[in-house]
This record gives sequence, structure tokens and C-alpha cells, in this order.
Amino acid sequence: MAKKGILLINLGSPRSTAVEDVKEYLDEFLMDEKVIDYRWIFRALLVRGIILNTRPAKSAEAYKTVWTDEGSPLIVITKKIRQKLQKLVDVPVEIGMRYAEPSIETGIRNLAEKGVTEIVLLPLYPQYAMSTTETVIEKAEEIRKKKFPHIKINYIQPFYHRDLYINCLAESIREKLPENFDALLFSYHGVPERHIYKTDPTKTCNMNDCCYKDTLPSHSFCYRHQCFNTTEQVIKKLGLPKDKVIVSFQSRLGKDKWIEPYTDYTLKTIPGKGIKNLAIVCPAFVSDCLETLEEISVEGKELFLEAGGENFNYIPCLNDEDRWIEVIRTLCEEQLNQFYLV
Ligand SMILES: C=CC1=C(C)c2cc3[nH]c(cc4nc(cc5[nH]c(cc1n2)c(C)c5CCC(=O)O)C(CCC(=O)O)=C4C)c(C)c3C=C
Ligand SMILES: [Fe+2]
Ligand SMILES: [Fe+2]
Repeated sequence: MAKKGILLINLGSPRSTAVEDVKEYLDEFLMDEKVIDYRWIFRALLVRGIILNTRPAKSAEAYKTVWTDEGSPLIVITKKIRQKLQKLVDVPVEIGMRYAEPSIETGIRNLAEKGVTEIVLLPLYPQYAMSTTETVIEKAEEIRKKKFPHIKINYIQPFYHRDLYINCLAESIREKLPENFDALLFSYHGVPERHIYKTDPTKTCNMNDCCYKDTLPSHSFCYRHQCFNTTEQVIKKLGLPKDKVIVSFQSRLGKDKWIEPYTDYTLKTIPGKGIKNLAIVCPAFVSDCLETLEEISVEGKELFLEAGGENFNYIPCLNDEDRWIEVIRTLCEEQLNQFYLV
């Protein structure tokens, strides 16, 4: 009789805020060809020859500002999610990180040691991207084939369009929205435009109005569409008019063109357009992390206030909210049941 288990995957953080640990983490992250998709030699020249000379020290300083006694917020929150989910399901639950520790391999091994032979794996990313969902699945498959060939893995697909997730996100935002705000900004992690062209099997997305349309075959791999669609569904549930809502993309790296508009530019320009009281949410992240707690809540806030903004209200991620754990439970149970159908 097969034994089932659940593996939750998040991005991962450095082991500590020491520059050397941040460097090791950034090396693994940025040398992933699904993240910096250049040929190995050019990627190595860029990452090891340029980025890793200066970025680790800067990033280490940034990590210090968000680090807690228990460690990186992203890891701490993922562990809390695991604990809460474990109380709701009767199969073992483990976590794994795409980069650094506990790795995906550690997660699979922990399940294997409990006798699990069928794993439901949930990448904790609502929207598909080559640099998130795809790299997680590729890595997990590589490890499974090499080290655990007797184990089956069912991968949970991106869930940005699922009603249960949208209801959960909308309710979470509704509870935290300030009474008065001029606009609600949805800031998603960005990706280079090239990634979207590359993963579009239809080769029809032109990074234009097509991404806003309701249904197109290109959408199952268009991160830009999936972010707009998440926003549209959430604001419908919240009953917010479109003119009170802005979408932008944060955290770009390097000189390539990333999907626009950029969050930093948006934050600098909207006060001049009369938006002085801002609410901001980051739905590409299910758990708060460096990119929300430092880049948005500290740096982003500073940009907005310096440009004449008055109130900046950051709305935290779903983190370990009970309603979100229920969503995770349902997504996993759907797939646990799928094993019976194979
Ligand atoms: C939520 C989805 C994410 C996408 C898409 C994504 C793409 C992406 N990221 C980088 C470069 C960096 N990202 C960094 C941090 C970071 N990124 C995500 C998520 C996505 N990235 C998270 C959750 C985090 C925070 C990790 C944490 O420990 O809290 C960093 C490291 C931090 C820094 O030095 O600023 C880099 C670098 C690229 C290039 C990319 C798409 C190609
Ligand atoms: Fe990132
Ligand atoms: Fe698109």
C-alpha cells in the first residue's frame, strides 16, 4: 500500500546574514539557468565575475534588517505553515527550498524516511514563471530520478485563478485595508520580458493588450497575464473600482528589460498624480520575505514619502493565516486523491 506525503516548496534564504553565506546563496540562485537564462559561460561571467563582487555585501545588510531570532522570515513562515498544515492532514508534511537549506532533496528524503512513496508537491507560488514553478519542478524531478526513483510526485499547478485562493487573498486584503486610501497598488515580483517570450508555447504573447484578455492559449505560461488576472479577480471580490487600482513589478536585476511598469518608478510618480494615501500588497509572495519587508516596506515607503506621499500602508502576505492554510490543505487533498485515479 503506497504511503502519501506533502512537500511544500518555497524559494529559500541564505543560512545566515554573513556575507559569505549570502554569497553562496546568491551563487546557487543566480547560476540557475531558469533565473539567469544565458549560456553557462556568459552566466558565470555575469554572476561570478560581476554580481557576486558587490551584491552579497549589500544584500547581507538588507537581510540583517529583516532577520529574526528564529532566522529568515521566509523560512520561519514556511515552517509555521508546515506545522499548521500538519495538524489538519493525516499524511506527513515536509518543506524544501529551491535554493539553500532545507533543500528539496532534504524534503524528499525526510518524507522517504517516513515511508512515503507518493508525494504531492506544492510550489508556493500562485503564478507560473520559469524562475519559480518551472525551476522547482525541474529540480525536484532531477532529484527524484537520481536518488528516489521509486517515488512518484504529483505537482500542483499554479493556482492564481482558483476561486478558493482568490477568495482567501481578497478576504485577507479586505481585513487589512486602511479606512481611507487613494489607491491600492498590487506589486508583483518582476521577470525579464524574455522569459515570457521564451516560455510561451504559442509564441503569440506580445507583452501588450493580449496579457489583459480573458482567455488565450498563451496565458497558461504568461506570468504577466497571471498577475493581471489575479488583480482583476481580487478587486472584483473587493468591489474596488479599477481606477483605484495599480499594478506594477518590483525587484528587477541587471540591464535587461523586465516587465513594466516598475514598482520603484510607480512609487516615485504617483504622489505627483494626487495619490498621497497608498495601500500596497505583494501577491506573488505568499510569505513575507526580504523583497516585501525591506524592498517594499522600507525602501519603497521611502521613495513614496520622498516624492510627496503621506501614508504608506503595507498589507502583509498570507503567511500562516488559517484561511490560507485551509486553501493549501484543499489544493493538496485534491492531488492526494488524484493518486487513486492514476
Ligand atoms: C515570487 C516570485 C519570484 C520570482 C518570479 C522571482 C524571480 C527572480 N528573482 C531574481 C533575483 C533575486 N530575487 C531575490 C529574492 C527573492 N525573490 C523571490 C521570489 C521570486 N523571484 C523571493 C521570495 C525572494 C526573497 C528571498 C528571501 O530570502 O527572503 C534575490 C535575493 C535578494 C537580493 O539580493 O536582493 C535576488 C538576487 C531574478 C533574477 C528573477 C527572475 C529572473
Ligand atoms: Fe526574486
Ligand atoms: Fe501575455
